[in-house]
Amino acid sequence: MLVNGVWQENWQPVQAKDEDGRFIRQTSSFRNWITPDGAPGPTGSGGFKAEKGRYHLYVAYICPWASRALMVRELKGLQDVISVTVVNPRLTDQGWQFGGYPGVDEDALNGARYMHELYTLADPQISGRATVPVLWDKQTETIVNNESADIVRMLNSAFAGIVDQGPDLYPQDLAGEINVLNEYIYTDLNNSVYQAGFASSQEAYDEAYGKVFAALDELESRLNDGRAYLFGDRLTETDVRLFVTLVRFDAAYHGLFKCNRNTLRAMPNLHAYTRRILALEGVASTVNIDHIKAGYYSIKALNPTGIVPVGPSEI
Ligand SMILES: N[C@@H](CCC(=O)N[C@@H](CS)C(=O)NCC(=O)O)C(=O)O
Repeated sequence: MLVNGVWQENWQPVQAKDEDGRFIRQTSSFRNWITPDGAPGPTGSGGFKAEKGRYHLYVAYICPWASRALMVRELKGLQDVISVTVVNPRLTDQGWQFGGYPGVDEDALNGARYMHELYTLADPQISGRATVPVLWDKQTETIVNNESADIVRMLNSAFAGIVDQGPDLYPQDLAGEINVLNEYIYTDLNNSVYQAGFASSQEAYDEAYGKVFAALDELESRLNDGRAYLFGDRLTETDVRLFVTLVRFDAAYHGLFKCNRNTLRAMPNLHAYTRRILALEGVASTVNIDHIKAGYYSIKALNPTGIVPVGPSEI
């Protein structure tokens, strides 16, 4: 991680934890919003007007948070509006690296070797982790936002005047329910799989494992009535946020994170739901199982040998 703009060599991909060994996720530090006219969004400051070609997304295919943003870029038809760089899936002792693995990019935009260099470009005195996703402004050469929940929401509406957009992922009439379900899915599933994987006490692991499978059971029965998506016929941002965890479940969380009561495949509604979303135009291009396995299984603290499992090959 960075401390006052300097990368710490003894960086470990072990995350912060509380006194009972529970994993704690850090908060994102850049929270500005792209808006149609450049006015400030719900957080941060203004000056980031929606313009074609001005913004760039840095992602890792391994990362569910980055994949949310990448998926929304596809669903909203923003491929020609926002450019993308994919980092190497294997975390190094310098954090995320550009190049050096099939299907990844060099940083053609800024010529950085590591993601942390972009953070210090944006703020030479920054302290914190150099996470993906990063939404970069080519014009002012800074990070607009590094919080995927914000990025998902701004990409849903900011570019409406520039491209003919896909589905409204945050319709006003569902906003309240979306916020509530987002929170539940984040706490009990998106983040709980990490809490299980990075737990450093049996108690913390048991607690996280319990939350993961209670949430999966709950969501499996929500889909019992045959609905296509969480809120019925309409795909929303909540589906995006759930999908990115489900699509990684059998390949990474079941094995490496010890979430092994059952696979996703054994939950017929959720499995069919995952495949339904995967089949939507553009979505499959945002899912790379090889990167997901290579990335998660490169976390030395959890898998010291670095051996990557062969299966599963299918979602
Ligand atoms: N709040 C962030 C979390 C992003 C995040 O945790 N990304 C992970 C990869 S999945 C990362 O970059 N980790 C590197 C690190 O923590 O140093 C978001 O949702 O955008």
